[in-house]
Amino acid sequence: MIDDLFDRANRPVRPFEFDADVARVFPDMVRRSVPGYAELVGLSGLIARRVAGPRARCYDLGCSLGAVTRTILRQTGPDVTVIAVDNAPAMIAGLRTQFADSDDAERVVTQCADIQTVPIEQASLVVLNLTLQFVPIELRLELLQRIRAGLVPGGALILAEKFAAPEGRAGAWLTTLHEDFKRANGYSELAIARKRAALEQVLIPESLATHEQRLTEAGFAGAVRWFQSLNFVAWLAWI
Ligand SMILES: C[S@@+](CC[C@H](N)C(=O)[O-])C[C@H]1O[C@@H](n2cnc3c(N)ncnc32)[C@H](O)[C@@H]1O
Ligand SMILES: O=C(O)C(=O)C[C@]1(C(=O)O)C=C[C@@H](O)C=C1
Repeated sequence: MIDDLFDRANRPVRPFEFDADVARVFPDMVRRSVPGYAELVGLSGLIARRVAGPRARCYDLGCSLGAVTRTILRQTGPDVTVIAVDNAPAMIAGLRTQFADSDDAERVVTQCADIQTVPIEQASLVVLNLTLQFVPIELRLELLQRIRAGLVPGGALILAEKFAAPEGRAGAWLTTLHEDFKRANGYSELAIARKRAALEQVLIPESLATHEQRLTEAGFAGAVRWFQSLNFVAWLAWI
């Protein structure tokens, strides 16, 4: 389904929500909005392959329709399970439909729940792919601390985020090029502007330095930035 949600000029812009309308168009929306999304997801699968040994438990927090869940399943052994969590009922319903009749149905545990309270236990891998940015800033450290505490020795976190454009020309370049990416993918000026307004108080990006300091503060022993495309970035953090 084509994402044309922000093309309707007659509708007032309301804060962005992961509702049924968004769930319906989400694969198209995320592909046309996040530069390098397919690469980001695919490489996450290769990281899973490295860190998820026999009987490993992986968490996909803010799983949406399960793109990361699917890549983890594809890259790991048959006894590896994924706990896929999202608090948007339409997203979890879509994910359940997709996996219901698949060979992997028994490897996926779905939870329609808030990632801020869901227990994280014995995890080899936790993935926050474009999700922490929607958690209130003051709650982000606590979530990362809980994730860190829930990892087994050798376990890892994948954190992928839209990051705040730096001051000055560097930031202006990233913002402009991200909008050009959307234009090149067929979004109108109106749709770009309306989505920017809808996301304003909802997706709160932070600087690279803030994210890296928080990973240290949360108790991760180290982190490496392994992906960047324009203003989107991913780290692998270990304990
Ligand atoms: C941009 S999408 C994530 C995309 C997805 N990880 C992927 O790779 O395709 C963000 C998701 O996080 C979910 N989310 C945001 N805050 C959440 C929370 N506090 N608890 C659970 N899910 C949350 C949203 O419902 C949405 O589905
Ligand atoms: O920054 C934007 O304009 C985006 O569209 C980014 C973003 C994201 O990073 O989650 C926002 C909402 C949609 O879920 C898809 C992509």
